[in-house]
Amino acid sequence: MRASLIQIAVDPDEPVAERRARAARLVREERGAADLVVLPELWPVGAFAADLFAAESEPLHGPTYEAMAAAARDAEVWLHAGSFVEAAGGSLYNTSLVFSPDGELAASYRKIHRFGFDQGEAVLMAAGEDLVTVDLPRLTVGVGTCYDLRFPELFRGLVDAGAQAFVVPAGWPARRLGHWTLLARARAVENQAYVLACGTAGTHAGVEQAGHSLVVDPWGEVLAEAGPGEEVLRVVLDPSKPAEIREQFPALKDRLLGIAAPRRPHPSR
Ligand SMILES: NC(=O)CCC(=O)C(=O)O
Repeated sequence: MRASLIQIAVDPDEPVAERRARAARLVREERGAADLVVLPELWPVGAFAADLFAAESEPLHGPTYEAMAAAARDAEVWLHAGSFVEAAGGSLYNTSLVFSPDGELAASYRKIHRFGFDQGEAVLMAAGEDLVTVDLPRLTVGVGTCYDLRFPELFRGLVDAGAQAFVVPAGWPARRLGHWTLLARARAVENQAYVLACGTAGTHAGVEQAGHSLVVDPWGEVLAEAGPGEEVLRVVLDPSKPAEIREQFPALKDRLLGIAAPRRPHPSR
C-alpha cells in the first residue's frame, strides 16, 4: 500500500480558498502514485489561528468537504483530508474527513482531546466523543488528531476496535518536535501498529510548525521522515506487517488491565 503525506505549509498570507485549491491540486498529483493520501490538521486555517476559527468554520458539507471529495475521486485514492473547523449545532469541532476513492465520505472524526489548556481550541471547540476506525482494503486504520497523540488510551481503544495503523494529522509546533517523534514511535511500538503522522510546515499565528511528518512501522522503526518545509512524504506500507509483529512478539496478548480484573496480592495478615 502506497501512502503519501502532504505536509502543506500554512502561510497566513495565502487566503484559505487558495490553500484549499492548492491542497486539492496536491492530492490530484498523487494519482497513480498513492493508494492513501493524508493531509494535516486544520490546514485550511492553521491549528493555532484561534481568532479565525469561527470566521472560517464550515458545515460538514462545506467547501473543504466538496473540494476534498472531488480530489479523492479524481486521484482515485483513499484520502484522509486532515481536519477543518466544523460548525454544527452552535458548536465548533476540529473534524477530520476520510474519503474513499469514489469520493464518498467513509468516516469523520471529531478530535477528542482539545489543545490549549484554558485558551484557543480548548475553549473555542467542543470535544468529540467517538473513536473512529476505517476499513481500507487490507488495513484497518484508526484516526486521532495531533494532541490526541499524548493520550495512549485513545490508541489502545482504537486497537481494541481493530486498528492496525493510525493516521494522525497534526499542527505540531517546532518547539516540541522531540515530543512529536517520540510519541509517534511510542504509539507504534506499544500498539504494534503503523503510525502515519502528518504535520504542517510554515509559521502561522506566530507559531513555527515542526513539519517532520513521519511514518513509523509496527516495530517502531521510522520508515520515512520529512524535513521542516512543505513536502510530500511517500512511503510503502506492508498491510500484513502489524499481524506479523503481533504474532512474533505477542505483547498485546499479555494485557491485564482493562481486559480482566487485575490480579491482586493476598492481603497481608
Ligand atoms: N494542535 C495541537 O493539538 C497541538 C498539540 C501540541 O502542541 C502538543 O501536544 O504539544
